[in-house]
Amino acid sequence: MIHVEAAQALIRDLCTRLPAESVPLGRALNRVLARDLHATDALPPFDNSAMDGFAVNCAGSVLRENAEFGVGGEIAAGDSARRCATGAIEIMTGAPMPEGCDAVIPVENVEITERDATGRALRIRLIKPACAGQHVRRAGEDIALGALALPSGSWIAPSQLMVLAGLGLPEVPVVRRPRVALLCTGRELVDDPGQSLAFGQIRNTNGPYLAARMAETAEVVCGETVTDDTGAFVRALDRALDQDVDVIVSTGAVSMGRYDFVPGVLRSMGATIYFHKVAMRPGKPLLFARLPGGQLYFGLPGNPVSSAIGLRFFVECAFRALLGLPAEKAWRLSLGHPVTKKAGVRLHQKAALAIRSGGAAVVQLLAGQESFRTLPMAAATVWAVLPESAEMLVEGDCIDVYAMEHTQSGLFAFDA
Ligand SMILES: Nc1nc2c(c(=O)[nH]1)N[C@H]1C(S)=C(S)[C@@H](COP(=O)(O)OP(=O)(O)OC[C@H]3O[C@@H](n4cnc5c(N)ncnc54)[C@H](O)[C@@H]3O)O[C@H]1N2
Ligand code: MOO
Repeated sequence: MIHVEAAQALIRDLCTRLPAESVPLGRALNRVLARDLHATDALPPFDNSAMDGFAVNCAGSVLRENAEFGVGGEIAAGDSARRCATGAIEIMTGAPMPEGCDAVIPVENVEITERDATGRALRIRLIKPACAGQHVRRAGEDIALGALALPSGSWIAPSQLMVLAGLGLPEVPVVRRPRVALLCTGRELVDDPGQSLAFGQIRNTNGPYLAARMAETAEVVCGETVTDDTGAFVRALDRALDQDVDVIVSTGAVSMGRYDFVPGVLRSMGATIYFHKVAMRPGKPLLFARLPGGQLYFGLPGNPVSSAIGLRFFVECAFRALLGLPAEKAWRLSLGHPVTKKAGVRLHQKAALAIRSGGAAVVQLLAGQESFRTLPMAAATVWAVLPESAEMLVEGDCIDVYAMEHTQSGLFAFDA
């Protein structure tokens, strides 16, 4: 039986990065940048004020308290550059620094000693000293012209979108998303939430979960629920292949039962089955294959938590490699309580992180670890890995932990 790390390495080896394509900025969310992006403009594009107040000239030095200036007009964000003739000019946050000024004095740090009939300041006195450069945002101080703004391989979350928007890119070069088909097998499955269940039927919980999770990273181009019938399954597979998919994910029918037809069908299609069973629980009966056309096939076990683990640790491993994202590294975090388990079996457990009052993050395994139990999934924030060799773990022992979403794996930086 293959071990988890060996299975993941094998999957990565079979994946090459998908080609790049261009998308408008508005569609770049949750995509992976396909090349380094350098700033073609400085950000900010011009020196500007960080405060509402008065722009003055400190001549590179310091202005004393009580210094007085005449105020020659005003400049607001969106105005073009101006010259300051009188010594001070009223300025708003974001307005370009007037020529001849090198500092901004916030309005609350001046006394307005003279106003015109409309109340505009004509003369001011400083009630605090000021120094050159204060409250001025220099051109390029955020991103210098030509600087690397985002490296190739960046996952584009809303924060990266903020940077991309600032760079003024109409089109963003991204890696094409993997095209995926999702097939849920089982004649007991009911998709329609309005349909009442006949005896023996259950609701399809894997389909919505897997589709929702995959949609963040991949293009789920078709999803079908198929009865336990080889012919129906083969026809569904053919329909998926017609959609030009890169990856096929199925749930159920991969174990030892009489209706577990997935391995047989794949063999009859000429697929190469790389492994069928991984040394872990839940999720052991997972199958990984490649079809003659090059499409990757993941046969996830039917139990809901087993299918979630199969997605998280194997399908997403392939997605990351197809997108050119690096292999994930586990977080090492302390257990918040002792655990006993059977030696010789690696467990992937539903868990939650807690921050102790002293500030330390700890991992707490949730009650209800059986793979049919879906309710603890709603409370789980991470997957905790209990190593194969361990029998007794004590509070404070470090274990491998993975975020529920692979896109969160960069949350912590690792010490060198
Ligand atoms: N003799 C053995 N039996 C089983 C073994 C074994 O090693 N020897 N392994 C068990 C484990 S572990 C798992 S996991 C399951 C995997 O079985 P299959 O992948 O063949 O899946 P099914 O038999 O089709 O279904 C298992 C279970 O999950 C329910 N299911 C299936 N699809 C869905 C869905 N879309 N939504 C909700 N629930 C689903 C299904 O009704 C079954 O209860 O095999 C064990 N048996
Ligand atoms: O491992 Mo099954 O995948 O335990 O439920």
